[in-house]
Amino acid sequence: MLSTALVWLRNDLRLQDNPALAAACGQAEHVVALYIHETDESLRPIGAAGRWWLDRSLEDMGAALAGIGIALRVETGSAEAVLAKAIEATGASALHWNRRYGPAERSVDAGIKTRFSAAGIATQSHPGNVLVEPWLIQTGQNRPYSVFTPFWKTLKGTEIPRPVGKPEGPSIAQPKGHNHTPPSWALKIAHYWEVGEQAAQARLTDFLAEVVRDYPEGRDFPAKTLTSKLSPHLRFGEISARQIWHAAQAFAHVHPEQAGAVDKFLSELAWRDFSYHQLYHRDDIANVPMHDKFAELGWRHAPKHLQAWQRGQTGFPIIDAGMRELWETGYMHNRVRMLVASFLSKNLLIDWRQGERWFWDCLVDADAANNPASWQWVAGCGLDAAPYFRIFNPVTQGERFDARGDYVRAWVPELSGLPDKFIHQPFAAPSSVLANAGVTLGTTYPKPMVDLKTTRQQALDAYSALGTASSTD
Ligand SMILES: Cc1cc2nc3c(=O)[nH]c(=O)nc-3n(C[C@H](O)[C@H](O)[C@H](O)COP(=O)(O)OP(=O)(O)OC[C@H]3O[C@@H](n4cnc5c(N)ncnc54)[C@H](O)[C@@H]3O)c2cc1C
Repeated sequence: MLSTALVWLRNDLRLQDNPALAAACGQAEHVVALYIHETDESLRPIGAAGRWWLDRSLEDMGAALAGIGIALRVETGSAEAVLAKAIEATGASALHWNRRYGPAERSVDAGIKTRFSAAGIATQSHPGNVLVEPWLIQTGQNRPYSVFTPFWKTLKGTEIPRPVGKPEGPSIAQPKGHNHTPPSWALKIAHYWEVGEQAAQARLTDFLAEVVRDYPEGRDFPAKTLTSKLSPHLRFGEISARQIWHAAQAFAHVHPEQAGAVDKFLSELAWRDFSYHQLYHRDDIANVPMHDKFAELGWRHAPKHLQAWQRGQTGFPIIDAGMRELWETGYMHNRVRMLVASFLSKNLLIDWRQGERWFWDCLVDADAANNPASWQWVAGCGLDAAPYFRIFNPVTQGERFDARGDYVRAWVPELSGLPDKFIHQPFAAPSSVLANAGVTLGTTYPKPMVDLKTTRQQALDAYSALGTASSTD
């Protein structure tokens, strides 16, 4: 009888550099791939935008797998129960997966490993989702890192495994799709993205060839397209971090004049590993502040303010532009993510977890490590104390990073007629300027929902009551 191996796909929807898939294909004569929409209660359900991406990505992966002779089954249920059925149905004697790092996911995986190993199934987990496994990188005192810069130094000195090759095989007919009808709101998001492994590779190639040279100076300007936009591809594992790492290193080797820019890009990629380091070593980073004292912070219950923030109706143009970009595209530029997160958690004093959940639902790159770790970092309760306490001013930040107002004009078109001088603060414009631009505050565009100076002081008071130091930007 042919030996059969089952590959349980999770955040790794690619053929290349997929160690679990490569091992299964190397060891068994027949391979079946399985994706499970897991219903285990301990696991965080995927957000709406992520679910849209996932369905498209599974279709792409199903076709790619069929091209090398592997059928992809997509099931829903508790992972353990679905796997048990699949093992019975296929007669598989081996089960492979690439690791995931959240405490709840690890607990599910450990239970499954114990159960199926005891039943004689060769159960093997593989490293495939980060540059370096989180337990392999530690301080001189054998502890997890809590500051990025030394983490990055150590990471850079660590050998990053080379990507493994794509398995080959004769193609088969693609099993019937799962007939998922995307929600109508997803149509707008679909307009902005190409999903799947080939699209991810093409994006990386284009980014290295045309953009990376301008990345260090350009990455902070939201109107420019000078970042890679690889984040949703990384989220679903359509490309691996180590593929990016090695491709970028090879590019720098051929273009030594761009080595500094590549290094900056890879240091940002390393922030992703740093987030996974936190996800692995901490309990429940989406809910528990990493600095204990923040549990005491007196967050405001302000549903109307929260809603205005979510809808991009705060009266602060760069905040509204960011929130509308998010709603429209499932993505937001990193600089603006920082600004909207600071505005919510500091100026509005609304619990960062509320913002994290909104992002979780709306981002196509909503990531179990990056999203909560970044929210905690901006709110001040995360790891790496630099900057320990910072309140971004949305007006001065807008003037600095969107000086001509291109980003605001793209997402807040009702302000597009304002001169650059007032594009980030329509509330400071003389009434004749507003009238010329067709803006009526409170009617065509909201008045500012809070006073920046007062709310900044309130945040400083609330935070300093916790005994934190303060600095501003
Ligand atoms: C409040 C907040 C929430 C965020 N939520 C997410 C999230 O859910 N998912 C997500 O992938 N990123 C998140 N980020 C980090 C960052 O904004 C995005 O990774 C980045 O904007 C993605 O765009 P890009 O792929 O063009 O990035 P590039 O600048 O091209 O960077 C390449 C890759 O490096 C990683 N990276 C870059 N910057 C960071 C960073 N600051 N922290 C961690 N990894 C980084 C990402 O994987 C990114 O795709 C968040 C940041 C903030 C401030």
